[in-house]
Parts: sequence; C-alpha cells; structure tokens
Amino acid sequence: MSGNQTQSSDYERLASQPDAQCLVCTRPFTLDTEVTNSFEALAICRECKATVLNDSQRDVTTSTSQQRRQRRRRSRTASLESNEDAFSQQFSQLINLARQGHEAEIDDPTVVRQLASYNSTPNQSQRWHASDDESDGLSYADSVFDELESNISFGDYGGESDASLGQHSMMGREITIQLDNESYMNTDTDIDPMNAGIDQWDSDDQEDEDVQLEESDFDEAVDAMQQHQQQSRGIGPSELTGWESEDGVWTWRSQRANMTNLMAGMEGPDVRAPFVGNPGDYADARQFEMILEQFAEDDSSRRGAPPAATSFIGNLPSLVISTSHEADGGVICPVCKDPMPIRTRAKQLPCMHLYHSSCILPWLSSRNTCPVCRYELPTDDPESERSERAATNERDVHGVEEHTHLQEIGEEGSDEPEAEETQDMFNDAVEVTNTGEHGSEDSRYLQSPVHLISMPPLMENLLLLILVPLLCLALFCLCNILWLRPEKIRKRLRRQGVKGPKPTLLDGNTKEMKRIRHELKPMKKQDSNNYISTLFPHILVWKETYGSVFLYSSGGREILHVSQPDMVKDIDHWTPSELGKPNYLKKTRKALLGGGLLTVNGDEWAYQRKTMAPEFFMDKIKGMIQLIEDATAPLLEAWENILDSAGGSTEIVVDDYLRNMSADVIARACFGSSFAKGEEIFCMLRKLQKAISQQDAFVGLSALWKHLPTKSNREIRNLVEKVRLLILELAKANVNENGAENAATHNGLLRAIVNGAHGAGHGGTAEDFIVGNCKTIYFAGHETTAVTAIWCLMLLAKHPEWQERARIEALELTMVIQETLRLYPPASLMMREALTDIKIGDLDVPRGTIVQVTRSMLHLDKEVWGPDAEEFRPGRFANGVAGACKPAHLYTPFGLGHRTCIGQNLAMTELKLVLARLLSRFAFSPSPTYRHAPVFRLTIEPGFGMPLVAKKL
Ligand code: HEM
Repeated sequence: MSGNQTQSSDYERLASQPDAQCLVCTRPFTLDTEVTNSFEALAICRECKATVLNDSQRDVTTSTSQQRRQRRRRSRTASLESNEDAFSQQFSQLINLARQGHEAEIDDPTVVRQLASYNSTPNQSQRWHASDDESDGLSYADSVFDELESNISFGDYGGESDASLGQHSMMGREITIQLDNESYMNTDTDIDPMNAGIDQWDSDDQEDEDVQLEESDFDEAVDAMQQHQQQSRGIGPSELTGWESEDGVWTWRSQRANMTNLMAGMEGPDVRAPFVGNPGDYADARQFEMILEQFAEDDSSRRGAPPAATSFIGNLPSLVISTSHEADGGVICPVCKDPMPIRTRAKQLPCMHLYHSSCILPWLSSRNTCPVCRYELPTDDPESERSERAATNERDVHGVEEHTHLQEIGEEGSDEPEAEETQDMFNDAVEVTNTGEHGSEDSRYLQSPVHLISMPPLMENLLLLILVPLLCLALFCLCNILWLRPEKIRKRLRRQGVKGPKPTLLDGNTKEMKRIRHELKPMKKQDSNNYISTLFPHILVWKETYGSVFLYSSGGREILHVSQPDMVKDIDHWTPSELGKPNYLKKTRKALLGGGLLTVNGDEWAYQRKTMAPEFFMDKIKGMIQLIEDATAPLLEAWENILDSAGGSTEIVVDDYLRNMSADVIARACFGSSFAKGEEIFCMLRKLQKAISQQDAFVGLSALWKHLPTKSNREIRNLVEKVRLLILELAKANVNENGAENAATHNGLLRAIVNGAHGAGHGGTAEDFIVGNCKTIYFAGHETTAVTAIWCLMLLAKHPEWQERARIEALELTMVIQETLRLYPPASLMMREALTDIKIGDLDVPRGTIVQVTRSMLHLDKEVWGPDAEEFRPGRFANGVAGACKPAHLYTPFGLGHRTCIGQNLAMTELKLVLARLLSRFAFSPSPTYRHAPVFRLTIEPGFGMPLVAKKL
C-alpha cells in the first residue's frame, strides 16, 4: 500500500466521523477536501496546522530556547549517529503503517489511564521515546501524546528508574523533561538512553548543531501549539506546575511561562481529558513493541554497538560495597542515581564503574559499552570483535592514548595474556566475587587471592634467602633421621655379619612386620603358654631366618635384637649412662610415667634411684606387711559375700578385684593413703595406659599420628593434666598432715620423693619430679603385681595339684609365683639405647642403636629351660633360679643389672601374702567362659579378662 493510498483512506475514515476533533486543540472541526496530507490525516485543524507550520519555520531565538539548546549542547553525546536518524524516519513511517492496520479504543477513560504509563527516574526526570521524524515536526508532538496516552511498555528496566533499553532506545528519540526550574527537554538519539555520564562525552560540533536545529524546530513547534491551545482554551500558564501522578496517570504541569501544556485546560488543571483522535492513528503497547521488534529484526542496516558477550555478562564480577567506598564519598549507580549502601552488591565493569545489577545487566544485553565511559566490552558479534581488534591495532600503531589507565590495560592487552593478568591484579585488588562460570575468555575478571599479595622484590629475595636454606636444613634433618643415620648403623653392623630384613626408606620394616603378623594369624595357638607367635611373630620369624642376633628397622630406629645368652649378660655390664633407656621413651611414655625413674638415664637416673630405692629395702617391706593385709581384707570380704550369696561357688572375674587390691597396697604402703583416696589417680592411669597402648599399634611413619591433635591425643592430654593436679594435691595434703614421716601411715616413699624434688640432682622442676615419680610408682607398682596375681590364679586354676601344694606350703607358692613370672613376665620387652659406642659380645654396637631383649622369648627358650619350657612346672624352681635355667641371668622377670626393679621385694611379698590368703579361703577352677588371649598393653595381660570359678573352702 502506497503512502497516498494510506492518507486517502485515513481521510475517508475521518470524513465519515461527524465529530472529528483536532489532535492539538481538541476542538471539533469539519474535514474537508483540503485535508489531503499526513497532517490532516492525523486530525489537526487548519488553525493548528497553520500555527505549527508558520511557527516551525520561524527563526526562534528566545532566551528560553537558547538556554535549552545550551543545556542540550552540554548534554549531547559525541556519537550521534546518522543511522539513528535514518532509523527515526523509518520508525515514523512504521508508525503510520501501523495506524492503518490497528484501532485502539483510546476514548475509553480506563484505557487512557493505562496508556499513561511511563517511568519516572528518582531524579525527577521522565523519559519516553518518540518518533523523531524531523520532516514532520508535529509528529514529535504526536509521538509525545502517543506515549502519554498510549500504553507503550518499556519493560522492567531498573525497577522504578528507567525505560527498557533494548532495541527501543536506539530507535527512538529520547525526550527528557526535568521537573525543576532548570528543566529542559532533551531529544536524544544517542545510544545511551540512561543519560549517564553524559558530561564526559564531547560533542561533535557539526552534528550537535544539526541536532540543535532539529530540536529547536521541535521545541518551537510545541511552544506554538501550546500557545494556540492556551489561547483557544483560555488557560493561563500559572496553572501548569509540573508532572503529577493521579491514579497512575501522569500529568504535565509546567512552571515555565513560555511552555504551555498542550493538554492543560482540557478538563481541568490536573486531569487531562482523554485525547480524542483517530483511533487508527495509534498503536497500543503490544503493537508498539511488535513494531520495534520487527524493525530491529528487519533492519539489517542498523549499525551501532552490539550487545555484550553473553559469557561476559554471565561472568561479570560482583563487588560488595565496603566502608572504603563510603569513605571515598559513597557510590552512586550512574544509571538510576541511587546511592549504593555498604554491604550491598554492585556489578563492576572492567573500567571499574559500578552499577546496580538490575541497572547494568539489561543495558549490557543491548550494548557492549560502559554507559559512563564507553569502555568497550567483549561481544558475541564476530564482526564487531574483528573491527574492534582492528581499531585496537590501529590505536597501538599510532600510540593513541586512551582515556583511562584501565582502558589502556584492557585494550592494549586484549591480545596479550600478560596485560590481562595485570588487569586481573587490578580487578582483584578490590573485593570481587564472581557469580558466573569460570573459564571463559572473560575469566580475566575473576579474582585470584594470589594477586593480592604484592611484595617488593628485595623482600622476596630476602625471604627466599631465609626459606631455602631452612627448607634444605629441614629436608636434610628428615633425610638424616629416616635414612642417613640408620643407614650408617646398618652398614657398621652388617659389616660385622649382622643380618636382617631389608628396610624401605619411609617404613623401615614395618610393612613386613604387618605382613608376617597377617600370615601367622591362622597358626596362632590360643591355648598355649607360648604367645610369642601371637604377640611378637616377626621376632620369631626373623630369629629363625637371621639367627639369634639380627637387625631390623622401625620408625627410623635401628633395632638390634639380642637373644644370645652371652650377649644378654653383657648388657648387664654397661652403666645406664652408656646403655640407657631409649631416648624416645621419654616422649612416648611421658604421659604415663613422666620423667620418673623408669625412663631417665645417667646422673638423673642415679639421683632418683638413690632417692627411692631405700624405701623398698627389705626392712622397710617388713613394716608394710600389715598394710598389705589391710589392703587384702576388702577383697576377701567381697568374694566371700559373692560366694555366700551364690551358694558357695560361682564365677568371678578377678581382674578388677586384684587391680584394686594392688593399687590399695601401693596407696597405703607408698603414699600413706588408702585406695579410696588414690582411686581417681589409678582409674586415670589405667585409662592412660589403654590409650597409649592403642597408640603403640602405630609403628613406623604412622607413629606420627601420636603427635597430631586427634581426639584420643586430646583425651590423653586431658588425663595427664588431671592426674598431675591430683598427685600434687595428694602430696601436699599428705606431707602437711603428718608434718614428718609417720610410721603408721607409711608415707615414707612420698616424703622421700618430695624431699628429693627439692634436691639438686635432677634436671626438671620439683613438681615434675614429684608427679613423674609418683606416676611411675603407681603404674609400675600396681599394674605389674596385679597382672602377675591374675596369671597366677589362672595357672593354679588349671593346675589344681599345684594349687593344693601352694595352699599348704609357702615355698611351693613362691615357686608358683616364679613360674608364673617366667611364663608371663609383665614387662615383656627390655629396650636399651647405646648412648655411646659400646661392645656387646664381640659386636661393636654404634651409638644410637636400640638393643632389644624379648624377655618372654628368653623365658620360653627350650635350649635354656628344656623341652617343657612352655609348660607350667613350678618345680623347676625347687633349687632356686640357678637350678631352673642355665645360665641363670636369662631369667629376668624383674630386669637385669643396674636397672632391676626397685619394687621386686614389695611385689614378691605382696604376691605371696595375697595369694596365700586367697588360697586359704577359696579354691579356683577354670571358667568355661575364659578365652586365652594374652595381649600386650605395656604389660602382658589377658585380652578378655580373667573369669574363674571360685569355691568357698
Ligand atoms: C610383679 C611385679 C613387678 C614386676 C614383674 C616388675 C618388673 C620390673 C622390670 C622388669 C623392671 C626393669 C625394666 C627394665 O629393665 O627396663 C622394673 C623396673 C622398675 N620397677 Fe618393677 N616390677 C614389679 C613390681 C614393681 C613394684 C611393686 C614397684 C614399686 C612399687 C616397681 C617399681 C619399679 C621401678 C621404679 C623400676 C625402674 C627401676 C630402674 O629403672 O632403675 N616394680 N620392674
């Protein structure tokens, strides 16, 4: 359809209407044949037409319009593009085309209200878009009314603040009306509809002038129409004061005397009368959107910035507004002009400009530039990218300076990874969080904390100079501990013919130990007295493989296992300063034994031993007999009660009874208190013993576990601290109470320890001395004796004939105890460390070598004890130890040489007394529920307790 045909049909339609109203003055007028052009087709009366046409041609130079132009000149952007104007013309034609096809019920008041929806910015300016067909000045006014009256939706852009920016913004002219006395109308065809940062853009003079002309034509035409309207309606300018919203309808009220509202005075000052025009002249919102979209799609000639790359938008970093921003004067979103309070999130473009997410994202989906500085962002448009790269290269070649430092970095470095990294650092220097996916080309905007660390090169070098030698030293130490030192020992011993399994760097032989244990499991004989294959299978296998002296490796320690009788005897010759307790024990057993006699060496050992040993001389032990009797009485009473209530015979699990009895003996005989007073200490020490023996299951590198802050390690520390406090409390109370040694309470050992703590013969503090030695006596004294009594009762239950003999004869009982200590020596392993180079037998043992003797193995050696070595035969001790084995020094239940047990007199006395009392009252037989499973928990004890069937005699 041609344009003439369109106008003609419009005219015919209007002519058929009896009451056509002028679009401008709203007066009814009669259509005549003169109405042949688009003015009349839009329903404008002749007077208005004449006014507009005359006035629009005038060279209007009123002060108001000059001011407006000046403001516009300031606010014009530099990039007015002629294609945008061409678009505007096409846009107007499209509107006309649309009019022909659509009718809108605009005379319906409800529609009018809906039509008047457009957005208001917080800074009291309203914007809308209109056709800017400059060939038809009136069409500006027409467009203005269209948007006032029609329901042109600009979408939800920026919440309350602005109109949709999509294709619409570039296609329509923007008209901004400021609602103050400095108000201006801004027709803006620039690509930035947000009016953001406009002052930063320099205008092209020629283009600006052209635009000024266009705008002045428009403004003056509007002015003329307003004057005409006022005259025809008789409404004064004072009644027009600005835009007001009533029921959602925005009404223009201007304070400007020379700017009258075309609509004012229609029905009243504030309420506009519905505009009556040709319904076919209007497109409703849906239609308008449709037109715009259609145009955007169809217009292949459209040029201008493309949308930003989707991946870029997705990866756009978020920044939390912080107090530092606030200190710098606060941040205002350039789009909506709203302040951005601290702790809210903002989107940051590479040029560092910050926006509300809701303000910038829609814009970026339309344009790939920063609305403030026009920093160009990546786009999905390959053509645009190509031209951008070409432009960048050109700029590089000509050394064109960019506006900002960041732009320099961004653009110069667009093909340079290094430059991109520099920008990364810049971006990362602010609190940036990225909400999008990583790995895209825009990942340069992702944060990397490493970039935040910037250090002067001098500092870096210094740090390196310190760190590298330290690291090397640490590596050397580790290497020395794990390999060099052990390897040195190994070499020396191997040269002398000592063999052993080949160790690995980190694990030594611990893996092989596990393997052997695993392989020998099915062969374990649980009912035998020989538990070596169960508890120490690796020693058994290696002894068979490499002989009685062999070397193996565990946890960075080289262990020389010795079982040759001559060599065992030689161990006795060395003093504790030459062959002492292994240094590692001080650490691993510290929780249980502190720095007590059992773990120290050299002068410290000598001082402690001298301090305590006299308290265990036989004359002192004789004085303890009554105390031991007293401690045994509750046990006897308890079992009698049990048996009485059970009809004289029942099963009793004897473990705890015997442990408590033994603890009571130590409490009474050594510390002058009762078990009740020391019970808490014993309980905690028992818990400690269990926890530590569990840790002993870790060998080799896994032993490092002990040093980690695990739950069990924390529990151990907790127990250690509690025991310490209790012991100190007990020691203080006991010494204060008695004032001096009290023969009745026998606190001699405690007093000796307290006195010794104040002597100069030890290296630690007085408290450590007291706590360490009390813990040693509590543990070594009660656990060993109790376990021996338990095994003894088990063996007597199994061997009723020896039970009977022991019941009758004290000597027989002693033999039974000796035989029990042979089969089940509580301290099964003897460990020493060569504190200097020593000689054992013919072997030169280098310093640092751990010398190990497996006491149980010596006690069960058939070559030493005969073929019945594994049998319970107390009769072998009928002629004493010397008659029982050859050589006699291989029987070592209480140790060997300098470091024999200081409490053996007490232990033997206690065992004889307690067992004699028990045997005199009860008869014991094995319980069907007993399961023979000796375990190694620092002492060798029954794994599942010791139930015995007791019968009252
Ligand atoms: C049947 C009971 C006992 C047995 C089997 C026994 C066993 C031993 C053994 C084998 C040693 C030497 C450890 C080694 O060479 O590394 C030893 C040392 C020691 N025992 Fe006993 N003991 C028993 C009872 C007692 C009692 C009742 C006390 C104290 C009340 C005690 C306190 C000590 C002390 C303090 C040491 C360290 C001696 C030193 O290194 O100089 N023991 N015991």
